[in-house]
Amino acid sequence: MHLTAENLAARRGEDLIFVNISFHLAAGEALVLTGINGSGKSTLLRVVAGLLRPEKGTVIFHGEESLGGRDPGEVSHYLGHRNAMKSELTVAENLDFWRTFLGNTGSAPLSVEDATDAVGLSGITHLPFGYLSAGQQRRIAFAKLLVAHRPVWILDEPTAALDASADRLFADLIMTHLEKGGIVLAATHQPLGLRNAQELKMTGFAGVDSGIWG
Ligand SMILES: Nc1ncnc2c1ncn2[C@@H]1O[C@H](COP(=O)(O)OP(=O)(O)OP(=O)(O)O)[C@@H](O)[C@H]1O
Repeated sequence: MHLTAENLAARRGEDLIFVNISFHLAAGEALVLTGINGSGKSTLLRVVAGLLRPEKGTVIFHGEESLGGRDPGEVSHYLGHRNAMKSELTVAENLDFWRTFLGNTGSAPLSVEDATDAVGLSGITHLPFGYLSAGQQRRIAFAKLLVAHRPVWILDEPTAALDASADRLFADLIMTHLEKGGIVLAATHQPLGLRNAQELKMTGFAGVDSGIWG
């Protein structure tokens, strides 16, 4: 299993945000994107997740079973800045929705109860998501990754709004995913404590006229 990006470039509005981004991740490997605000980390993650079309280049996932490449969006969990949960639905209803919507592409996922337990919040699944604190909401958003199996986790600032214990908990869940042969791409301003992660420092792009389209 591997995920390969070649010569990616992306534009937001009129502006090129980055060019010539390439990386290769095999099973069990992580790539951490760092860089100042606005340097293009979220943009790159959205391109890999299939939410934005790249201006140039390709990103392809090869699984163990299939000979051809697949669109990474089909095999990825994407945790963006927003939590993608409905405030008025309960925690259990939100996670049930995602479990059904995402389906399953392999290993057995956790039940809603076990997933909320894994993020330290098993007692509150009956509450509307909107009642939870910011950190609790982020923990439940992370539990979404556990109720349906996806080999690739794409995480944009996963630890924003979290306390130190949740930081460690998320790092442990990410490490477990990697140990089981998963792949992780994460943008972060805080060290996630991942061992052996590759780092890609995004710098933004300041040379639109440098002939990259040749
Ligand atoms: N929809 C959009 N239209 C036009 N420009 C955009 C759009 N979304 C983002 N941008 C611009 O793209 C650039 C990269 O933004 P991006 O969100 O990828 O950065 P980032 O590195 O993730 O930043 P942060 O650390 O603040 O999350 C920024 O200059 C931003 O203003």
